[in-house]
Amino acid sequence: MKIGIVGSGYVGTTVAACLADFGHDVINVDVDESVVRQLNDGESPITEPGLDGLLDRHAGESLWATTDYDDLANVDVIFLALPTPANDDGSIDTAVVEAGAGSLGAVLADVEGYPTVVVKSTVVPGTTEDVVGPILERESGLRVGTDFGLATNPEFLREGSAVEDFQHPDKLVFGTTDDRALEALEAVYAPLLDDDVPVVRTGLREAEMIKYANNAFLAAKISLINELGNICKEYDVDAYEVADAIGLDARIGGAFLRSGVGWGGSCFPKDVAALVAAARERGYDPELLQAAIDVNDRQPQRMLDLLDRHVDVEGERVAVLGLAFKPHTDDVRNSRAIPIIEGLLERGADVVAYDPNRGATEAMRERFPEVEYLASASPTLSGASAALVVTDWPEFADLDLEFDLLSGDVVVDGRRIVERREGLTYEGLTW
Ligand SMILES: NC(=O)c1ccc[n+]([C@@H]2O[C@H](COP(=O)([O-])OP(=O)(O)OC[C@H]3O[C@@H](n4cnc5c(N)ncnc54)[C@H](O)[C@@H]3O)[C@@H](O)[C@H]2O)c1
Ligand SMILES: O=c1ccn([C@@H]2O[C@H](COP(=O)(O)OP(=O)(O)O[C@H]3O[C@H](CO)[C@@H](O)[C@H](O)[C@H]3O)[C@@H](O)[C@H]2O)c(=O)[nH]1
Repeated sequence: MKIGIVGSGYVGTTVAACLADFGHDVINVDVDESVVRQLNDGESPITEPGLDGLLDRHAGESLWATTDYDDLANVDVIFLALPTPANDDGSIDTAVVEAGAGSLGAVLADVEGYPTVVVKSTVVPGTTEDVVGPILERESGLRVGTDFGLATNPEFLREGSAVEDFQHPDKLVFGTTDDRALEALEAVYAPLLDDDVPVVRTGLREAEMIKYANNAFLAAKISLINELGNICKEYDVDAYEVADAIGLDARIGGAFLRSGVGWGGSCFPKDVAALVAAARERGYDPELLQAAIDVNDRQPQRMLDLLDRHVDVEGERVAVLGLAFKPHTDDVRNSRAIPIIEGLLERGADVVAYDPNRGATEAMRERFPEVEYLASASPTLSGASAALVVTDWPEFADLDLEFDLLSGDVVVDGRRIVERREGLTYEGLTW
């Protein structure tokens, strides 16, 4: 099949490379010329394990990129993988999706056959039908269901394991209103359907809601284990032993029970806030989801409080290990390192930081130029009165004697990754 992908960020690039690997011809449209140039040179614009290999194999062959929407004229299916950031009140800002739909609509009439437009972005129920569809119709002069198909196919990949997640998903969700659009999605994902991946065939609004429900459930699950963990800490109980035990109950499940400094990233914070805003807009107050956000917002503060119990950091050098919102990514959007660094700077600390990913480091340097960024853990720890571990990069699990370089001995671990040992004043966030 010939597939167009509009937007080449974390989702668009991964989906493009993986669909090319399925054997499709893929063309990626992005407004950012440097992203397009990188893709055409076979380089990934983002850090994602496995992506370089796929781009190496397919870029310039079955995968190429352009800034020109007119190049979509020959495709069968077009995915919109555009950002849906949060407004100040938490609701989603659909401006970029609307702009992309407008540009796509202008070329849609030139596409032969019955093209299917698929919304891949995370959007609140009704957006595909009430916002994207009408823009496409207005700009193209065509009719949904008669001249072109409209679908929603939310994406569940996680950053840091995006390629693996896309290639081996727990499920596929196809939201459609007509059979031809559904058939188009089935053809796109044929290799996964052959592998018996469960497929949820549903309506547009249901598909949109499934995505929010999925993220809200996972985020709330982490907030619940964080709340339980905070109680555990008060009673000197190890929350990880408790989590392992409750995870054995099949109704609970062991995944996403790692308590600590909380959830960050480009999705959970934005999507839970969007669902809360969407509910309130209809007059429903989602108290539990708001509580999940509140618990999450408090975890970095708890981490700083634990530090305060041991050191007055004013004028002291303090080491932050981990800047990306999770390991194996360069993404710092809503990273827990942000409120941690803010808190340290407010206390007058001299902050030094290290992340194994250079992209994450550079993004943080832009945000916090007053922080000193070092190239490895040892010089970061050296001479610091305390260390705060914010991201669970595997290399932090190997740190041991490096902590002896601290001028003090305090380690506050927000991710349960450092080995507790003699000679360290070790504080786990929930253990
Ligand atoms: N990041 C994730 O892990 C993830 C996972 C599942 C779903 N989602 C959802 O997918 C959507 C995309 O997220 P993302 O993280 O990939 O975004 P992103 O910010 O990484 O990438 C968006 C890309 O779109 C490009 N763009 C902006 N305006 C454009 C336009 N008018 N035409 C063409 N390209 C344009 C940007 O240059 C950028 O490269 C969001 O709705 C997000 O919630 C994200
Ligand atoms: O037990 C856990 C698991 C995760 N986290 C944190 O939760 C955040 C999100 O992690 P993760 O879900 O692994 O990464 P994301 O890339 O944000 O993926 C989430 O958001 C994506 C965008 O919507 C969805 O597609 C994915 O299914 C969903 O897992 C990170 O800060 C993690 O440190 C914890 O604190 N404890």
